[in-house]
Amino acid sequence: MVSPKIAVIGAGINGVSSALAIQEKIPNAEVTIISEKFSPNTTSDVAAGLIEPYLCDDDVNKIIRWTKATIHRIQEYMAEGNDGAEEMSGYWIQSVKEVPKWLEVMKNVNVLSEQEMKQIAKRPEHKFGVFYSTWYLEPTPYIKWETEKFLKNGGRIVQRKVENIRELDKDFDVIVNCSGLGSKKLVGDNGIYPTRGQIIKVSCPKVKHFFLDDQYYALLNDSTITLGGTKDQHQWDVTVNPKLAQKIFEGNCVNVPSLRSARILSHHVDLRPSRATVRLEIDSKLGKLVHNYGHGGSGITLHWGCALECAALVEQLVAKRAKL
Ligand SMILES: Cc1cc2nc3c(=O)[nH]c(=O)nc-3n(C[C@H](O)[C@H](O)[C@H](O)COP(=O)(O)OP(=O)(O)OC[C@H]3O[C@@H](n4cnc5c(N)ncnc54)[C@H](O)[C@@H]3O)c2cc1C
Ligand SMILES: NC(=O)CC(=O)C(=O)O
Repeated sequence: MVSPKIAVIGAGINGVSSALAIQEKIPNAEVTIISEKFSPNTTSDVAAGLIEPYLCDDDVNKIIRWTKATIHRIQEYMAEGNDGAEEMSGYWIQSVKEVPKWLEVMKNVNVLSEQEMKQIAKRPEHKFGVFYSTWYLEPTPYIKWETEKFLKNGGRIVQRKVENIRELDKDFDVIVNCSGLGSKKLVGDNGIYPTRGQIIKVSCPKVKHFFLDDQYYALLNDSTITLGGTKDQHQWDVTVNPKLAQKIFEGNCVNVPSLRSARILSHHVDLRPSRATVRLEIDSKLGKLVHNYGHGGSGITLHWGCALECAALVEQLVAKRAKL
């Protein structure tokens, strides 16, 4: 049987994961990743790697399904002894009492009592909190691990910007669009927009718990802590704003006083590919095109669940073409 030729546009976590999932689903497929940028120069590489839905308003049952698949994937990755992934515990503190449904995928979930809140709260607006365990997945080493598997499976990589999807028509049977924010131009999706995020990577080994509130976050990685919390919609500026950096640092020091002694390592800005929902579907107009983009602040969290479903959609198209 002739091997189906699949093009995956994009080499962020969703592009590489979708390409690998397609290889695993359709072993005789010839898969090519075509991308303008590669890790460590994608939005995915800037992510803190927290496994938790954030700035993603999609259907919560889909989010839970995708997140569960990612957590299972992380446990497989950790079982191999890879760096850059681990369980972490900490505090999710909010100004309003609301227990999100996605907490059901987390471990050791403990809604804080009034007494516990009195000890943990650092601001008057800290009214409600939950302690739980989740995971982190550092994107850059993970994407490297996935890329090595992809190439070992016979996958091909091409570095170039795709100006028009139709360019790929003659050489490929199915095209997968994992271009993130690039989809705005590539497929004319005006529903996708940037949510600018600025972060600081610091070293502060004595901080052992994450801490997230409505505005700020301090998230653990193997040897660094990522301090964040800006989320500016429709802002395209990716230059580091020193005043914002100061606000992020000071704001996190109020929440986690031990961070006062942190050593600042680097500053980063990138643009979350935000959309009302993740676009994971066969393009009804363009037939041979599958979309997997628009993951907002949750692309690491959702990636493997989305990649598996993307591969299933590609398999549907391949089967349909085989009948022609
Ligand atoms: C500061 C910050 C912190 C974050 N923290 C977290 C977190 O802790 N947890 C979490 O789950 N998520 C987090 N996110 C969100 C996460 O980073 C994104 O949702 C995720 O990276 C999106 O991945 P992607 O592969 O879809 O897109 P991208 O990583 O943006 O990759 C898109 C790829 O498509 C390529 N491309 C685009 N257009 C074209 C074209 N025309 N031709 C060829 N190639 C093209 C690009 O070169 C790139 O390789 C964070 C985001 C930011 C900004
Ligand atoms: N989940 C977070 O708090 C961080 C994040 O996902 C982002 O900044 O985006």
